[in-house]
Amino acid sequence: MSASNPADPLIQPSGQDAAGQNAAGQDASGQNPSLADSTAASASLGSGPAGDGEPSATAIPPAASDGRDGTSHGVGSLFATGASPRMLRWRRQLQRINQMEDELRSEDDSSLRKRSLALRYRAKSGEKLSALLPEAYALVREAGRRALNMRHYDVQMIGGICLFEGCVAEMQTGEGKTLTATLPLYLHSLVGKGAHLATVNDYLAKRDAQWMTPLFERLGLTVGIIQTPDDQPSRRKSYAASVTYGTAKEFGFDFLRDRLLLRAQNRLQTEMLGDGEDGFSGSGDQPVMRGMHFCLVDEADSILIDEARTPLIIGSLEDTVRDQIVETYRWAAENAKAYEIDEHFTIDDETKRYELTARGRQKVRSLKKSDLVRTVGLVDLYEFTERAIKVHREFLLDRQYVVRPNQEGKDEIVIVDEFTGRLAEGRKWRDGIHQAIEAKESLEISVPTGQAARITIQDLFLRYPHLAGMTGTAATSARELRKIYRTPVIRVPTNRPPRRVQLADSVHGTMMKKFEAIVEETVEMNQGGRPVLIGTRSIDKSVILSRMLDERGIEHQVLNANNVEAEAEIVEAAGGKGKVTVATNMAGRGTDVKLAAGVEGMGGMHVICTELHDAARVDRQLIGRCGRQGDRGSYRQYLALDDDILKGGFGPDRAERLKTVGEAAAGPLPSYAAMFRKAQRKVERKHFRDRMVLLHHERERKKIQREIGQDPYLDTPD
Ligand SMILES: Nc1ncnc2c1ncn2[C@@H]1O[C@H](COP(=O)(O)OP(=O)(O)OP(=O)(O)O)[C@@H](O)[C@H]1O
Repeated sequence: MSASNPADPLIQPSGQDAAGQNAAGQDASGQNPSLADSTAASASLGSGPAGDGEPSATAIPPAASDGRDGTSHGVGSLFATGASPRMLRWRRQLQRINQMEDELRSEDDSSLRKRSLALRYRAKSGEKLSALLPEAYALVREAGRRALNMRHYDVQMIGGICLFEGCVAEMQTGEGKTLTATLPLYLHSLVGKGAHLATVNDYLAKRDAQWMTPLFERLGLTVGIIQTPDDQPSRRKSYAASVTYGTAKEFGFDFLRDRLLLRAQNRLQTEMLGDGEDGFSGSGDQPVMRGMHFCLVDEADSILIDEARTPLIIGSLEDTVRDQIVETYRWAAENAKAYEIDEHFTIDDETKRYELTARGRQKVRSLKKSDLVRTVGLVDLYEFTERAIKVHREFLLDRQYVVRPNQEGKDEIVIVDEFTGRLAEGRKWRDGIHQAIEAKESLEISVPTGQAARITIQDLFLRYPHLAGMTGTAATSARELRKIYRTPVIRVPTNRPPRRVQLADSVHGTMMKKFEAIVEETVEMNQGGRPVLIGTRSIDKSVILSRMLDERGIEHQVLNANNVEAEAEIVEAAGGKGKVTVATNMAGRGTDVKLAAGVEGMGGMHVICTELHDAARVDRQLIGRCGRQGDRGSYRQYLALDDDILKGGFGPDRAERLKTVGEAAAGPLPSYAAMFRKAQRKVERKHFRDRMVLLHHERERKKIQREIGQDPYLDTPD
């Protein structure tokens, strides 16, 4: 039954990593793999489109301990011979960090803080951060030991160094990415421009921040946490902290809101320098961010790749803004008649542009305004007025337009086509002309609800001058990460040899047969007391499985990724004796499953993967819930000939044929196993192409907008 698969990097046999390297850092041919030579690693991961010849992830071979960890799997002999220049540099840095350890241990808390202050001073006066790295990292390690009772392992130090150098560190699930993150966050924060850690949800942001705060505080740093419901002042405070934890989405929205605010304020400033007047009222708001300096992205594959396609959009018009615009149109229309040509405005013969004269502007300022109109910037009021005058003079009822009731009986403007004289139903004038006419005719004003600002996750992170990422499963996306974000992926070895065992795939004809086999295996494991975690692709499937488990009298919990916080707690407890947990693949990601006493001896937790996900890395997230930190554990992939992945990979026709084969099949179908992974790779490649097309279009759009002087984030068409 048990067949460990050496092609899977998650189940590196002891003393050997996924690249097939042994503990001495030598590959099977007896040569020493250097960091730059990673083809073996990528091949073993089966990542990247086949045949592109590009290395995927760079693997650091595991090696002996640094002596303090009490493990035999540190990085001591990692760099033994023939290492690349980068590795040699890292070795020197690690040695210098380690050399400082005894000295720092002997110092009291206040001298640690003094050292930290001195580092900050040096960083601010322009000293290179790379020169400060050894002392900074040694300090963080010592602070971690004192404040959290966790001393960064050597592999975590290496992870921290590669993060500082702008890489994506691939650290297996459970290897302590949260603690590793403190290293580059601390170092980058020293220059005083902030250091951000982006996670996938509010819960993780808060949990990780609170967990690491005592460490940062020992070194005199402050920690800010951004949560979705936070108001502007508390966000500003969080960004003012030395280190800020939040979700990628919140960082994106804050960037957009700040940008909108800054644009509005630029206008206001111009006006103040000109002829500031009563009627002018700035909101006095300040941006919440202090700029974007360094961002460390947790679960980098998920945020930088899966979510990269999602644009973050701020709807332009909140209710008050809408009301304000509507009132300003009306105010301008009511007053349009009062302006005299030449005295208050001029018309450019060529461009037909209306422009207010100094007296015209004076008039705008002196006119009576409601409170709402008073809060509109002066430049905007001038524009509204110029447009209203133009409409008043040039757009005539029953000539350029008619007013007719629409289907709902409400009067609306219908344009008369100037060439044919016919009504051009559904067409609208642009640039506010249509609304100005509606105001003139006292109709309902159709203020567009369009987006005020948008940014994609991709754009957001590309704006950070220093970007790094951490993940348990980046290798399959290494090529994409490097291509888009210029972040090389470095695989960091585990602190202890992984002992997760992959059991042979189990292939069935239909979903129901598959589920029956899953329930059977769960019952078997459950009788032995081993905890079982079952991951499904969708909520409805977890419901079916849950019902089947009920029928067999198996007590279990079902999680559907509805309440992240509650679920994290349940997943954390999923390592209890005899526990059975059914979850969608995404539930509980990033949650540490602690094994109850005695479970390790039974073989640890068993994970059942009920179906392949569109992206292999999501499957690996689930698998990574077991066998953490060198614990024992096992997992098995279940497959059926009516699985969705076959349709996605091979198209509906072939999927249908396979389904028919499956329905006719009597028993398990092991010979079909490889086909499923092939289908998954096809789906992954399709998504990859889609993302590249999106990236291309976004780039083109931004280029064009910049050429015509627009802000690509704010002046985006709906
Ligand atoms: N240096 C250390 N010393 C002691 N314990 C550690 C150390 N590093 C990590 N741990 C422990 O390892 C466990 C896993 O840590 P963490 O949750 O940060 O892992 P992770 O890599 O983020 O996992 P995932 O990929 O699942 O999110 C935690 O319980 C943590 O306390």
